[in-house]
Amino acid sequence: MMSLNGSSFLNNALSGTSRSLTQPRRRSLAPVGVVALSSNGRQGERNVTVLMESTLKEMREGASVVERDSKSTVGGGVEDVYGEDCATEDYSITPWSVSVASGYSLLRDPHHNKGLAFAEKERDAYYLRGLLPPVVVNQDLQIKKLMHMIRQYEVPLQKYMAMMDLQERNERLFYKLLIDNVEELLPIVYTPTVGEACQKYGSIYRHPQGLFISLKEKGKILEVLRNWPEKNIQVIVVTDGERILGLGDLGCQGMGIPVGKLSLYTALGGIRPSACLPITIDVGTNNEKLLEDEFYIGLRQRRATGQEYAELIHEFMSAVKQNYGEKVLIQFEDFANHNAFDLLAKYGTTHLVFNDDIQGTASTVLAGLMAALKLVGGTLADHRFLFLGAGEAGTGIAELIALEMSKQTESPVEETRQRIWLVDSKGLIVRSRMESLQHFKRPWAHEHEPVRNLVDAVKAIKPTVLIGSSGAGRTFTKEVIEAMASFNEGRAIFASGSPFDPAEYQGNVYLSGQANNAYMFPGFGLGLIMSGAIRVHDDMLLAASEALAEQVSQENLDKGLIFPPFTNIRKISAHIAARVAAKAYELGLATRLPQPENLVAHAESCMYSPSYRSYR
Ligand SMILES: O=C([O-])CC(=O)C(=O)O
Ligand SMILES: [Mg+2]
Repeated sequence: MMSLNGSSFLNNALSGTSRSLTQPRRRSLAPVGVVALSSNGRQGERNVTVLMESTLKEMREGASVVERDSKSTVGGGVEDVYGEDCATEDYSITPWSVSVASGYSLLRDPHHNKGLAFAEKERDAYYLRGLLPPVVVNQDLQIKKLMHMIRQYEVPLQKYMAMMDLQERNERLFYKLLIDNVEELLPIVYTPTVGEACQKYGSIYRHPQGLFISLKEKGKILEVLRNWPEKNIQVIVVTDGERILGLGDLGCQGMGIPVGKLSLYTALGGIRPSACLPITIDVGTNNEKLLEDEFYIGLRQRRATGQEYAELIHEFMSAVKQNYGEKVLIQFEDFANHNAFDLLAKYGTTHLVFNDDIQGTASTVLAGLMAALKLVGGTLADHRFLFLGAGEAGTGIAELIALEMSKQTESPVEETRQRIWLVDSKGLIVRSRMESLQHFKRPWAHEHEPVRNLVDAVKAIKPTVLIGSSGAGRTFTKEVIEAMASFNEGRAIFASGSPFDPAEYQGNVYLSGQANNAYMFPGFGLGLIMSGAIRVHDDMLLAASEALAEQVSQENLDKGLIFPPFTNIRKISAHIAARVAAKAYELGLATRLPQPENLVAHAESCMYSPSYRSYR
């Protein structure tokens, strides 16, 4: 952060004015050594390079510039070091904007802003005097005030918008608020409110968040990635918006999901916010309502498919690897079934990819089952499983259960799959339906006569574990539960995917754990990143499940909870990360060597802390 032009430049910059600097007329005064310090201090090398190149180009053209200048009648001002006064309309300039994080721009830089928490000394040093009211408060008081404000909003979407505004205004305060109040705020920045936010994204849209890569950017995706201000990206969450939660095709408005997932990567997994990049790939939408919505923010066309789709995704995947290298984690999120499995298979061998809806959900649910076994005894292989829903979550969970059973019993996975049955919208998945089944359902087509619906499937299969993984609600009807209760002894152990209110029955209050992949992906990702893993392996998912199950305390189990409370999530994430990293080292997939001795402590030490930093 230096200028060859010395103090006047630096003073101007420090005074907080963001100046547009024109190319100086006299070559000797060209500030070729100026490193652009953007208001957030993060502008990075590329912009510097651009400035230098354009400067040099103009210097090379210096002679003609001087010649043109000599004809010009406009004179430069006194000490017109930057050529601001001498620029004429026919003389093109470089629109330099040079500022440092100070003054007004510091208050508008979410990465460095502390609001009323700027100390007296900082207010002097950073030209903030007068820009803030006199009071100085600490971060805890700011949190208290914000929680008070957020609690006053009755509509969850209003709380969501208040949170998003905070993220745009003061990033550290946003994360501290979220971490300190995780149980209360998770349903706001994440499931379920984030779903409503995506549905209404066009109407509530205020600031762009993340990168939008649409068909218009075909052939230019590398350039688009380079427009992102951060260079050291560690995790990308990408969606094409086709299957947002259980809400269906929300097109470009799916952006709320990568943004929400990544804020959890930071809050729950401790990944630095600047290392996180949310991306939405917009290939159109088949959602008629959105196509007609005047506030829709995406491409107004039906979804591109086939080769056109595959080419755009491939360009994206190649550009990511080219720009960020081998160790950037790409999390696929909320792609439709017909693409999700194929993308995971295709890029699993060349990139560090993870599908949250298939693998993250699977690993979470398996952890819940492992914890439940502590309550009911026995092993996975003692159970018979029935799923309602045979999409990403259903088949993903089923496969991971089969894999774990196969390891435990040392029998082939083809055999352990036989203990698992799936029901989709057409009924039980059976051999006679094989021809018409999508490929990811085929391993589950066992020999059985056709069964049309869930209740009849329950009666026919007599499962000991019932798993709902379909987008449709209210499907575990009284009849289904009664059928389950007719052949299963004892009480039910229950966990829900979205937050579920406590239930009261005969004077007892029953709490429900949340079998949501939010337990898994932040710690899983941290484990991959801290070990420098270059590929995801199924054994890492199994290791992560064990780690999560171990975090369920006896006290939790006594309450019937098979997931630990989110309050301890950072500790839980550290344990998951450690186990995933250990597996990466064991499998020879880790590149960060040597392996740290205590991986849990190492994971904790890697975590981003949202407390304010002091500015010297
Ligand atoms: O976001 C969630 O709550 C879980 C998830 O990945 C999905 O439903 O697609
Ligand atoms: Mg998802």
